[in-house]
Amino acid sequence: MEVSLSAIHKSFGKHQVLRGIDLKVEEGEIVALLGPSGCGKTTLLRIVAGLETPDTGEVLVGNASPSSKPVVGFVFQHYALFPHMTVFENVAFGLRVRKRADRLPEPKLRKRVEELLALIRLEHLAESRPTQLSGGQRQRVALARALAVDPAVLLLDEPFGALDASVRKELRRWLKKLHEELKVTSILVTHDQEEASEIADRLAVINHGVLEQVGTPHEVYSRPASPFVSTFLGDANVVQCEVQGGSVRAADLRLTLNGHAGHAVDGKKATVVIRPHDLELLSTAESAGYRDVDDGLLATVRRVRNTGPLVRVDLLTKGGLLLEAQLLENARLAVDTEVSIRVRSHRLFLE
Ligand SMILES: Nc1ncnc2c1ncn2[C@@H]1O[C@H](COP(=O)(O)OP(=O)(O)OP(=O)(O)O)[C@@H](O)[C@H]1O
Repeated sequence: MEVSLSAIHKSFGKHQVLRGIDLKVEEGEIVALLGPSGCGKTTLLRIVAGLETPDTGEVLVGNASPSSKPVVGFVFQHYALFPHMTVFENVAFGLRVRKRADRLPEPKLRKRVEELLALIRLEHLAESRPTQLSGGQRQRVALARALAVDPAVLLLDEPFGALDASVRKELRRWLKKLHEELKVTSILVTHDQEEASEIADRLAVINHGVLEQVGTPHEVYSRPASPFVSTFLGDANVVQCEVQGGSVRAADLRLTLNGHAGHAVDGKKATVVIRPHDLELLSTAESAGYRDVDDGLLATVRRVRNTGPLVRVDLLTKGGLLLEAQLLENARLAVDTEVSIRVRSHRLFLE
């Protein structure tokens, strides 16, 4: 079922937590709510679950509001499994507490639970207690329990947040595959952009209760709608500039304005965002031919860090700007070398 949120506002006391959220999650889609701690992700998820009511705005799950109790599966960060029950009984729980008229007969219920345990590849642990499982296994059981009742929507609140990095990586690939198989409409809350990009069809980036951008991970990364989105997804150099004579300038950085930005008046403030891999470094000899190019900048190498396949280079331009470049291989750059920087691509946000 699809989920449709329109103009959702929510405050706790004087604190405005959600400020006019519009979002549609299509049938079978998985959307990640992504944003820094405290931006309102969990509150929005709880509103979809019907655990919280918005002050204004409308929530629809299919054609119904959460108050009419469409079936929603919820997985929390901390495995809320019942410690005194076996894995099998934990997964069966939602099926056993159904109204008598809706309850499956015991053989069918057992078959359903066995199917779910096979789906999460934990058939062999059916009779174990949650305390005998690893954190990752417990979260898989929590997911099977949420799926047992055939939810219209699956809500996942930082489901892997309490696990260590390698288990998280493994589980997010597993969740992505599982979602491709089951196609349950899902909303995932996370503050980890790598996790969101790997699992979700689309990202909904929230900052201070406002939805800043919704799009595929590629769209959001390559065409960020705001400086906040640029810096939240991936590394970025952010430079505060001013428009002057058809260019934006900050210290010795000068970038020509194109398109309708070309009409911006002098003195207008702008933010320029440059991905570190969009900075090209040339030796000063190589750059001789580029000297009169608009975006050529002279800089000194301040620091070189090898981080796996990437080399991160801190640069200080002649005009005093600090920039980071990322190169795929070490171009034998030594500290204090003078280089010329070319800006291959940038995003401009006029105020
Ligand atoms: N029941 C509540 N009463 C008062 N304030 C609340 C309540 N629930 C949430 N808040 C506040 O609302 C803000 C948003 O909280 P929320 O849990 O939605 O953020 P979040 O983006 O999920 O953050 P995190 O990633 O840290 O979980 C926070 O400042 C939080 O303190």
